[in-house]
Amino acid sequence: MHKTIEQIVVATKNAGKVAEFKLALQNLPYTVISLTDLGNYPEAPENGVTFMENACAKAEYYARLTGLLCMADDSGLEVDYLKGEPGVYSARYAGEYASDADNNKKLLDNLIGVPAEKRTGRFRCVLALANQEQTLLTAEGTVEGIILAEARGEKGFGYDPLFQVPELGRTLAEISAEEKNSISHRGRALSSLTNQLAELGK
Ligand SMILES: O=c1nc[nH]c2c1ncn2[C@H]1C[C@H](O)[C@@H](COP(=O)(O)OP(=O)(O)OP(=O)(O)O)O1
Ligand SMILES: [Mg+2]
Repeated sequence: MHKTIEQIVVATKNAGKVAEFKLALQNLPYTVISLTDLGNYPEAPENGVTFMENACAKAEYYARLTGLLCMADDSGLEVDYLKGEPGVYSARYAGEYASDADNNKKLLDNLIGVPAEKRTGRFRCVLALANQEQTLLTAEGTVEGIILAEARGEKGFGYDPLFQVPELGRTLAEISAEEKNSISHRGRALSSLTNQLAELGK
């Protein structure tokens, strides 16, 4: 990768992720395009058993389809009491076409009666940047938290209303997108990736 990067496609079907990426990247010297800006591409297969496998597979899949440099995100929630579930299956926890509400309900049901101190977990995010040939860079980020017994807050997406950040005493759905980016798994992975890009540009 010798050429300076000018344009990055945020290769995700998730509008919540797109909003966070666009916000985090807005002051950086890259033009950011989302997949939906480019057309109606079919969803990438996600057959991997790790976030890393899925992130690389999604980035390469969309880079080949679009012919452009693509950044993909594979992420999810690992709950200690549930031995790391839902993990890479977070989006499909309550079934293949499950909504965020369905997944949140299943998570709450599986934690009924579990005391707060045992409701620990983390969000994990792996980002992959790929061109048509291969994955060029990857980055990871995590944020630790507690799974509440009731949803709180209207912002964000996915499991955010159930995920409390102990240092803040608030869920990820009760803070602004800027604040979420400054502490979240995705925000951390993204700053690692953009630092790597800046290093390459030197
Ligand atoms: O910040 C987050 N706040 C709340 N929930 C989150 C977050 N980050 C990931 N999650 C949950 C949502 C979904 O249930 C799964 C990601 O699944 P994942 O396959 O990576 O994304 P997706 O299918 O929604 O979109 P796409 O694959 O097109 O990027 O983890
Ligand atoms: Mg997905």
